[in-house]
Amino acid sequence: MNEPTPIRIFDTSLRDGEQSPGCSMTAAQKLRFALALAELGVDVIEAGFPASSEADRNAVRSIAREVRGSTIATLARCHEGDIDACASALEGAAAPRIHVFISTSPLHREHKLGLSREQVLERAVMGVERARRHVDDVEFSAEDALRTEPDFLAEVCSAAVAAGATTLNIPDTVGYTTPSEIRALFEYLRANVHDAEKAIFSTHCHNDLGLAVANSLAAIEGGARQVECTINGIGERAGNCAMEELVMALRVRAHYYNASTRIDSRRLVPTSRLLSRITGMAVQRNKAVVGQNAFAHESGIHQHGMLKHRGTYEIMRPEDVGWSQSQMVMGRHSGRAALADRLQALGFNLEEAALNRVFAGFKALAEKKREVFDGDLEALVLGADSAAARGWRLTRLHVSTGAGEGDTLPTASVQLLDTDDRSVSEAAVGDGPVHALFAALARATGVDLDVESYHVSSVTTGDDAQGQAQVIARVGGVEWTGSGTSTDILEASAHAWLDIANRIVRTGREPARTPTHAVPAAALA
Ligand SMILES: CC(=O)SCCNC(=O)CCNC(=O)[C@H](O)C(C)(C)COP(=O)(O)OP(=O)(O)OC[C@H]1O[C@@H](n2cnc3c(N)ncnc32)[C@H](O)[C@@H]1OP(=O)(O)O
Ligand SMILES: CC(C)C(=O)C(=O)O
Repeated sequence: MNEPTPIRIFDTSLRDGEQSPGCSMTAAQKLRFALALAELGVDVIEAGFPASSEADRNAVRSIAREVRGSTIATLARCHEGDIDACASALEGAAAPRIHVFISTSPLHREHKLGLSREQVLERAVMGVERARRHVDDVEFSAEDALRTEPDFLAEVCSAAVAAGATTLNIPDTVGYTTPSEIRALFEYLRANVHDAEKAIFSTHCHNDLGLAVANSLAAIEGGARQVECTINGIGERAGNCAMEELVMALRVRAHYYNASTRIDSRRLVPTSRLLSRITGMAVQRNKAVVGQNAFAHESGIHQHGMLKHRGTYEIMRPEDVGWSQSQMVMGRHSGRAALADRLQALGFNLEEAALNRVFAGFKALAEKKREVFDGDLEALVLGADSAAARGWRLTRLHVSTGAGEGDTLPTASVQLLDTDDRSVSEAAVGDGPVHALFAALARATGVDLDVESYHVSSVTTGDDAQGQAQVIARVGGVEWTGSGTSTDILEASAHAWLDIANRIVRTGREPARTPTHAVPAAALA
């Protein structure tokens, strides 16, 4: 195979992505995300549209000054003021790019701009020339290119190259094209744009028909060497081409595309999460690569296959995109192989007859619960009523918190009963109320948990909604998930923490330190 063709990744999460309703970011958030994009290995970061607001100009300014390792681009209409605003905001950038655009399609020319073909062409040339007065790296975009007459598109692109454009972007602004059509258009433009070799061809696809990634890949086949995309596929309307999907398609199907990017794929999930946290826009569970279900398996036949060879149901390794591992979800569709494997990880090696008994109980429980957690499995094995299955129980909880000088330090005190009904009380301070609570529980039980993630969600509605807390901790290479439910989220959090601690103690994964304050409950009465 020849050397792979390098594909430039142009991320526009901070410009087109920010145009998604509800995705506006502050200047500080944009800078934080730009730094993450540079670390991810993005070639070009489109930082904003400086003419749109003072806030965006400030955001672009700080990104231009502080982010290194990626080209920083900004967008402008073919309008003197917009272009000059880009130049001023980009001052201090090590590698600045001005990106100018104008619509070329008949629909946009007539109804949006009220301009003839000749006038659009003149404006395009003016825009590129003015941008070139400021910087050497100028990108020209023909908005709504996929609904433009191909001969006129080639004419505008030729004029843009002659005026000094170094990148020619061919956007499918309304997500209208199909893979075979866009591939043919890129082939046509490469053959018909004058001095085409002086510029890099770029693709920018929207997802109105769910084809943005497929169309971007087809554009690469047609000769595009830059792909404009966003993390999580955010962007106008149905969004843009999702970077994580495109990058992994090129990686997984390397033999087919023979193309490579500079993206450090292990940073895809952390970057996706950072964007969700900043924008408050959650990623759908079944989203490819970065969705919670992307490497989760619930059905027995798949789990059985995965246990034999992960390649049976996974085309890429979760570790390669930033997940810690695949997830076997125990639910209504799971079979004996997955159950036996999970029980073994929890420290139970069951004979066939015992496994069959637990399996029957598991299936009955899974009919009632969407997901069967480790604690449920242990209760099935040990017998829900046995003291060993119950473990530590929370009897009292008090948490107080405050912030700043003069305020109370976040402090928690807890009282627990152990399996012999002896009472243990402990208190601790922490960085916040949950941290203090977990520290008090660790003292009381003698179990140190390395909490990897903590999440609270509402499971019912109304003022008295039940909150469900989920804690994920890793001990001895095994990931443990604990959950707890209560109308009080701190109590739910304590139950979730104890859910894991009890299981660790029961399975002897980590010897618990003997808590020092244990006294028989009767003595307190
Ligand atoms: C496909 C895309 O994603 S394009 C980028 C979309 N991004 C944005 O719109 C960024 C945010 N936009 C804004 O803040 C505002 O729209 C501004 C500041 C840019 C302009 O605001 P206003 O001056 O009030 O104009 P308004 O938004 O109402 O209309 C757009 C104007 O730009 C003109 N225009 C649109 N595209 C272009 C272009 N590429 N080149 C030159 N003029 C253009 C329109 O014809 C219209 O002109 P008119 O005011 O003379 O009728
Ligand atoms: C300005 C261009 C690149 C754009 O965002 C589009 O056409 O969708």
